[in-house]
Formats: sequence, structure tokens, C-alpha cells
Amino acid sequence: MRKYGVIGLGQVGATVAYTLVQQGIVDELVLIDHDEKLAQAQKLDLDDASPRLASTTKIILNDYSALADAEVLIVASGNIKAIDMNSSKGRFGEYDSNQAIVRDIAPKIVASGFKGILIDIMNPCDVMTDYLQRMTGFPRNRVFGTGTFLDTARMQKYVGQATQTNGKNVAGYVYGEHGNSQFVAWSTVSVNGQPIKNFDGLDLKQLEEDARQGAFAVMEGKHYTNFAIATCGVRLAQAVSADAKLACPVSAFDPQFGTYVGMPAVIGKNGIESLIHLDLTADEQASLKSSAEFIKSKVDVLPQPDAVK
Ligand SMILES: NC(=O)c1ccc[n+]([C@@H]2O[C@H](COP(=O)([O-])OP(=O)(O)OC[C@H]3O[C@@H](n4cnc5c(N)ncnc54)[C@H](O)[C@@H]3O)[C@@H](O)[C@H]2O)c1
Repeated sequence: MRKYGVIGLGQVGATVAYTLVQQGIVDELVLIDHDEKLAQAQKLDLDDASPRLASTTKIILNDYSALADAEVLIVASGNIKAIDMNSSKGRFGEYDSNQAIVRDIAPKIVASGFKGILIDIMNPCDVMTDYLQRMTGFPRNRVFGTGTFLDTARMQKYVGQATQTNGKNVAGYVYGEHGNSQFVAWSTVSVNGQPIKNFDGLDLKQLEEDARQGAFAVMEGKHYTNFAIATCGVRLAQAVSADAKLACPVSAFDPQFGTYVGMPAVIGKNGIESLIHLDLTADEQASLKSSAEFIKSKVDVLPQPDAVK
């Protein structure tokens, strides 16, 4: 029996839940949202689809104790309306609301006896992933964030368009914060196996900026993003279930920086199986260090576990 949980049933959590149910990925799904009416409505809507689906998923609502035997827990709570696209704060518009959410949900997750892998989507993603790990006290390999998995998909899409190929044929990674200080490590990027430096006439600065601003391009029209991030979250959860040893960029704890930060890692049944340390250029290494330092500075000032007990 395959069982996952999702906390937060807004645009992102609902799309994750829909994907899991529609594709028959899980047998049981624990859905949690503090907005009881919304949670009930999401369950009703998903249950209404059931007679038309080849698979059946049992949905358990707002019961933390049901997480005890769940394999994966996806955290998609938050407050998307707190992000102002026109403010330089970017995803940090949710910093205050979401740190409070971590302090609300972390003890409940721990008390549930959850023993699986926690995947954070909530923004600012690296900061909240780190804070969730600190507040749950779970081993660091069991907690990771979607990080730059989505930014890397956006980079693949834009580079694919610029080189007239499918983004699937673009390899390489966006590193650092899921936010303003992220960067494309161009030394890792290749198209159809050819290093990106072999392609003439590409505006790498613009391509990097397009990837960085990708979320805001979507939000300008619909004020949230859901399809791509839900796809990323579900893919990572499946990599855990399948023990796929999937190499991909996520927000993982790197001891050399003492914080979570976006970098390639291997995802399997233990969550983060290992970090992948590539031969980055000196400039790329410096950018990663400075992005990690920024993330750490935002986590270190939050109320720490001892202070909130
Ligand atoms: N990492 C990424 O790449 C990425 C991409 C898109 C969105 N996000 C983030 O995902 C989060 C969710 O986005 P959204 O558009 O669904 O937001 P949303 O505001 O539509 O939904 C958030 C949901 O969380 C619920 N919630 C809030 N506090 C809670 C609590 N204490 N316990 C349980 N539920 C609680 C709310 O009731 C709401 O239904 C946001 O933080 C958003 O910024 C991240």
C-alpha cells in the first residue's frame, strides 16, 4: 500500500493531490489544511472524480495521526497572496506567515509519528525547508525541498527554445536559492550532449534571467503557479517511492555551508542519498557560497527549537 500526505490544499497542494489521485500514484492520501471548509471541498471534488478513474485512492482528511505510516509528506501550505510580484522582497513576502506555519505544523508532524520523507515546497523554499528540519529534528536526509528543481526545468525550457530543441535534451543545473540569488552553473549545462560553450550567439545572461523570473511571468497572469511545481513535487515523491536514485537539483543540507541550498543530489528511499559535488568554476563556487550564506542568515534569526518549546 502506498500512502502520502499533503499539508496545505491551496493551488499547489490541490494540484499535487489531483495529480496523485488522477494518476493512481497512491492508495491512501492524507490531506491537511487548517481551512476546514476548503479541505472538505477538495476531498469532495476529488471523490467525485473517483467513479471515472481506473484507480481508487482513499482520502483521509485533517488527521495528523494518519501520517504515522505515510511514505512521503509534501508540505504545500503557505499564503501565496503575501507575495507581491512588484516588491523586491519576492518570495520573502511569505517569510513571516510561513515561519509561523512551520512552528504550527512541525510539532504536529512529529507527534503523528511520521517516519517518512518530508518534501517542502513552501516558500521561501530553502529557508522553510531548513526551518522545518530544525523544528522537527528529523535527520537531514529525510527532509529536503524542491529548491531549484523547478528553476532548472525553466532553464531547460528556455535553453531548449534558444537552441531549437526540446528542453528534455538540456542537461545541467540551476544552483543556490529558489529565489533571487539563484544562478545557472553554465559549466554543467549541455544540449544533446554538447557543452553550452559550443553554441554561438546565445545570450546566457538573458536565459539565466528568464529562468530566474519564470515564476513571476506565470504569476503576472494567474497570481499563483501550480502545474509545474506540482509536477516537480510529485516527481520527487515518486523518486523516493521507487528508490530511483534520481540525480536532480533540490534544496539539500550541505554541511560545508551549514544550511539547505539548491544543488544536485541523489534522491532515493532515504530521501537525500548523497550530494553531488561537481567541478564548478571559481565564480560558480563563489555564487553558491554567497547564496547559501544568504539563506543561512535568514534561518539563523528565526526562533530556534529550544526557544519555542
Ligand atoms: N518551491 C516552489 O518552487 C514553489 C512554487 C509555487 C508555489 N510555492 C509555494 O507553495 C506554497 C503554496 O502555494 P499556493 O499557491 O498553494 O498557496 P495558497 O495560499 O493558495 O495555499 C496555501 C494553503 O495553506 C493552508 N495553510 C496555511 N496555514 C496552514 C497551517 N498552519 N496548517 C495547514 N494548512 C495551512 C491555507 O489554508 C491554504 O489553503 C506557497 O508558499 C508558495 O509560495 C513554491
